[in-house]
Amino acid sequence: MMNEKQVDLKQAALIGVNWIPCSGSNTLKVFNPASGELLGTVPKLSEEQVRYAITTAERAFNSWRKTSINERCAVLNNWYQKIKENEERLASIITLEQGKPFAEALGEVRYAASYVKWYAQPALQDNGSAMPNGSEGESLKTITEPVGVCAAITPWNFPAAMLTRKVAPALAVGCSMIIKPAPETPFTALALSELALLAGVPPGMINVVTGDAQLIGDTVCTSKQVKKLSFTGSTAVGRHLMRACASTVKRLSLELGGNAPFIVCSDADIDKAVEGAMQSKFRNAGQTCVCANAFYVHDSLYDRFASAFEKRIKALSLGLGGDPHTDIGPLINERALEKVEALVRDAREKGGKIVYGGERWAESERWYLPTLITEATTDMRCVQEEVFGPVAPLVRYSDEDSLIASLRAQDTGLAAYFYSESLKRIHDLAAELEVGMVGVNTGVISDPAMPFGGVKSSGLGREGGRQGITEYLETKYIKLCY
Ligand SMILES: NC(=O)c1ccc[n+]([C@@H]2O[C@H](COP(=O)([O-])OP(=O)(O)OC[C@H]3O[C@@H](n4cnc5c(N)ncnc54)[C@H](O)[C@@H]3O)[C@@H](O)[C@H]2O)c1
Ligand SMILES: O=C[C@H](O)CS(=O)(=O)O
Repeated sequence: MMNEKQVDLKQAALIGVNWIPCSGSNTLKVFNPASGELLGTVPKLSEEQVRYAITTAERAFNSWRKTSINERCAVLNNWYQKIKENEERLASIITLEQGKPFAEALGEVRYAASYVKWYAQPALQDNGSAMPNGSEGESLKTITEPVGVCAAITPWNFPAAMLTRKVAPALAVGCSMIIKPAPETPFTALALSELALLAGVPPGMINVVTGDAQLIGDTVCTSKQVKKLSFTGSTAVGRHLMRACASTVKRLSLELGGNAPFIVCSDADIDKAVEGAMQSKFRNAGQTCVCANAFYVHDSLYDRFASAFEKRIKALSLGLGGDPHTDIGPLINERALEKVEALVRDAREKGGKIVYGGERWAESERWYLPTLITEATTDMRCVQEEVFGPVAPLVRYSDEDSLIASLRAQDTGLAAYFYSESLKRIHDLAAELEVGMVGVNTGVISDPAMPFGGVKSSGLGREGGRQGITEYLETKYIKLCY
């Protein structure tokens, strides 16, 4: 892993080919979540500068949209190569500004690159259709056209993957992008965008605007020049942005909060279930939208599962991202730590047994110990709310039908996981769970070739797969009479 001097953090915003430096104190400070040290600053752009970025993106779109699919895919392939060539540097930036272990950061960079590679396939594009048997003298057909100037607002937990998952399909079909990265992790977005320019992405096709989230959000949401917004983040902010986009009736992709149940059925393979539970719960210290949130374990297996799970949790190693033995990094900030503490305190007050963890790490208050709570109940906040931290509440259940009914009543619907060796149960549960994505006998589901997204309050639209590209296309029907 490289240190901040070796990675040369780009401390500027990007509009067109111009890097906008910080000026005076009008800056956002970026901190290393593991040490609290200042990593660098990025500028707080004015509304005028954000509007200039929109106009720059519109100008670039008007020429890029005329390129051929093959030309656009060739540039995306170049970008993919540049990302691969710089993967260690990019992963170092992620670990420095987000805190995840370097091995996980490297995995994220490769996952991010896989979206660029996936959308660099010309055959993936949907180019419309023709009605083969129109009436005499008539031809009916559809064509697809790029939506136009798009905006992307991304979260801190996957600063690389959440960017390429939006930008790659947009560029592939001809759309230009204005990206607002999370204030906690702007340097990853800036580094990826610099590589895009080097790969031949025309200036103005990718712009990175940094600064006040509300100002940038309101500016892009109310701009008629911006035709689509893609947002990944909390449901609360997603709802706000949805309202803000109403006046211009924008296309929307919303990847919002989750609360993924992890169900261990009575016929589950316990060893597989514990392995999947570890993979799903503790990835990025529990700070992913598809982390298993609460565990629902059938009464007959509860004690065996809890004991095996506890053993694995106790073996997790906390430390700095640069240490190859580190499994769990720091949480992103004090607000996140205080939220996790409040949820664990609530569980304790409601009778939960804190079998392991339940407090900050003695070595550093920026880490939260991986925590196992048994005898958890559905009235606890850590079961009802998205924890976004390394806390695993175990709920005991005996009746599957009432469990599924209670889960279907939840507002969220992003991901769900269950372990069973019965084909009938697998078929039935996968159909009954009201979510966008289901993991069966696995705790890891994300794949660039498949549509990622949720239902209900977990969002709108899909990213990745074939569907991810239609989010950036409009369909035009043409009836020709001759
Ligand atoms: N469904 C998914 O794919 C997915 C992925 C990552 C995170 N999330 C969810 O996001 C949450 C954690 O991430 P977070 O704390 O970064 O979320 P957040 O919603 O606070 O921030 C996400 C992004 O929105 C920006 N933002 C915040 N307020 C804004 C406003 N008023 N106008 C414009 N932009 C604004 C932030 O600066 C950031 O860039 C969790 O709920 C998690 O589940 C969902
Ligand atoms: O946190 C949200 C991300 O979308 C999770 S994943 O990296 O796509 O699995």
